[in-house]
Amino acid sequence: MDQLMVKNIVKKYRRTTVLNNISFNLEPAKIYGLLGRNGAGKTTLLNIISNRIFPTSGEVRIGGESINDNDELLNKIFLMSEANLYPREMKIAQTFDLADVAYGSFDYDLADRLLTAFELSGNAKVTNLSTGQRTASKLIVALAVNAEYVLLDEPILGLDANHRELFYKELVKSYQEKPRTFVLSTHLIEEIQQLVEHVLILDKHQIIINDDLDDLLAKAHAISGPAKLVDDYTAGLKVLKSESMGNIKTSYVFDHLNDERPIPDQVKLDHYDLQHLFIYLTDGGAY
Ligand SMILES: Nc1ncnc2c1ncn2[C@@H]1O[C@H](COP(=O)(O)OP(=O)(O)OP(=O)(O)O)[C@@H](O)[C@H]1O
Repeated sequence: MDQLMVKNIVKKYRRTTVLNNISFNLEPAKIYGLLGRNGAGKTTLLNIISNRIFPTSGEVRIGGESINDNDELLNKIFLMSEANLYPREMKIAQTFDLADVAYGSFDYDLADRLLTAFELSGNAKVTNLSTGQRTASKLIVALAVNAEYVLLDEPILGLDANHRELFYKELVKSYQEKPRTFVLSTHLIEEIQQLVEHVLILDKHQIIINDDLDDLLAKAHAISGPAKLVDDYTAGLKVLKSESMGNIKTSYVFDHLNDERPIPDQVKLDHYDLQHLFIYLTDGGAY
């Protein structure tokens, strides 16, 4: 499997720049989280990677070759999105056949098992499904399709908690059985923290974070205690946000701690999670 390279992508709508010179790579067999606030450009980016829309400039490559007009390469990329691309009368089972025709080797056994697990019938028409059921039917295609890069735009839209758990479990199982690259773009950050290995954050038209989750979390420290001691301890470190209650201050650091600096007894050290890191990084441009 080859690496997918997003190179210098710019997307403008008239005079508005939505993506401003975006570059990153997607490695084979990795699960990515693509995060960004409403309107950050996630859907636009995923549409460009899957060739549904064209960038103003820049290109997407696999193994060094542009995907533009290259059916062989485009067949390695599947996008599950909110957009309903199927004709009105289409049944769920027929969407499986479409994926089989387009990508080959559709995993019908897995799809059948997932239909039962999500309590759906292959004979149901896609247009008659509820929001959550429609998402589930699309997820089944996304997990059973034969593609090396599976892009999931809002994959849990409308799914109830039970079906979200089911999806997470099945995603991991499917990934373990057949490692390939998944990109999950979602606002449910707490829930996908357990799944993703690598995080991309889009903010202000650019990628501001492109790191392994473990490396990010290793830098996310909440330091609290008497204000003066906290300030002394965090001096020189990157502090994304601080909160004070009376004389007690908490500073949210995004940095490696200086091991040589002793931690005063009254100062408490904690970690904070990906959702909070995302909020602090994208709230007012502290980064
Ligand atoms: N066809 C279009 N014409 C003009 N502007 C557009 C078009 N499509 C998207 N935009 C704008 O581009 C920006 C990014 O939209 P996009 O849908 O990619 O964001 P997103 O990160 O997926 O947002 P959300 O999390 O709310 O779904 C928005 O400001 C949107 O209004």
